Amino acid sequence: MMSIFSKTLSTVRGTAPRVSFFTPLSTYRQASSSRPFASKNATPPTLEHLAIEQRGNVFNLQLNRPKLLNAVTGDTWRELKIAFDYLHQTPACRVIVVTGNGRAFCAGLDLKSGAEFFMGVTQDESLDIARKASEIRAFLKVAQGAYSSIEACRKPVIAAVHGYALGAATSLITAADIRYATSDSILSIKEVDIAIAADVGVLQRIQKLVGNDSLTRELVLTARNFTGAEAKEYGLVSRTFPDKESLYDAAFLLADQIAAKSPVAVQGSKLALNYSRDHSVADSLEWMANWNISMLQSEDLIKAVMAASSKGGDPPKFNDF
Ligand SMILES: CC/C=C\C=C\CC(=O)SCCNC(=O)CCNC(=O)[C@H](O)C(C)(C)COP(=O)(O)OP(=O)(O)OC[C@H]1O[C@@H](n2cnc3c(N)ncnc32)[C@H](O)[C@@H]1OP(=O)(O)O
Repeated sequence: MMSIFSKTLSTVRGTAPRVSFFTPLSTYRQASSSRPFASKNATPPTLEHLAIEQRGNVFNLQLNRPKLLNAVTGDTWRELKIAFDYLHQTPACRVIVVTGNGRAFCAGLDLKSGAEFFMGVTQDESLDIARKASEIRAFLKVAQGAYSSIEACRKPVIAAVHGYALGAATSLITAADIRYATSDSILSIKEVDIAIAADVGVLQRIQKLVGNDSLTRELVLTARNFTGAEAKEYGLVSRTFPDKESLYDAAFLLADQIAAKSPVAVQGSKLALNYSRDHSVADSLEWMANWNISMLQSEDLIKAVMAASSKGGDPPKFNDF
């Protein structure tokens, strides 16, 4: 029987239909919509490990394997990329809140399916070392790509952590824009405990998020648990809450506040922060000028300036973007 991981890999590595880089002209002529690339025409994805719920302009993406504390498999990662790519191009979606269904945010890698995958590859006598390595690399790139799609998504992503956020879950939240947690939640950069140098994003992102290198190294090298309260002191989460209910109230209130702002300004700001984090000030200013030569011509600017200059009027309402 094929494991979940093998299924993911076979999809990634060749059983998926080949897509030509150049679509024949006849396809455009036969397209049912005259605007086949309009993002509002995107079809919602069918998901098994995740659930997406729309609340106005805020979308709740739930990790949804509660019986296994939302432990992640290759399929979860594949679905995360599909979900974030879809939300990225859905105009009605202005902010995403990521939560975990049940009593934990996420218990990290699904150890059973992870072990099945690695044993399956490493013990496959038909594969030489190069081919085993290639298969493991393909798997890692799927996992990394899932979290990179959170960062690449132009809609702000808020992670709301309760219960556990271990290993692969800590990597997930470091790709989010804003992190809230319950004070008693248990986090861990757990990979060293299962003899892995973490490879799906936490080591690459965490030092861009928090300035305490000594504590980062302590947490990575010992893999010890730390609470939401300690995560706040560390700087990994910005606010903590006594329980899941108050956490969710605050996360969705924050999401609503951001969703009411100009989506042109909000999404441009996220992309600019990401770009500036990884480039020089000079390059980032150049990027910003190029971005805003079009975005400053948006109707949002006129609406916002008019609202700001008319005292006591209604707050501006912006169209989806
Ligand atoms: C290439 C690799 C890429 C990424 C690698 C990432 C590495 C990591 O993510 S490291 C972290 C891995 N996770 C763990 O080590 C956590 C394992 N789980 C636990 O230690 C405990 O479950 C707990 C989180 C401390 C919670 O304990 P408890 O409250 O007692 O609940 P349980 O009864 O143990 O769990 C309920 C249910 O969920 C199943 N489960 C929990 N975690 C996982 C998991 N990580 N993988 C698979 N299944 C998990 C657990 O087996 C129970 O299922 P039952 O069917 O009821 O037995």
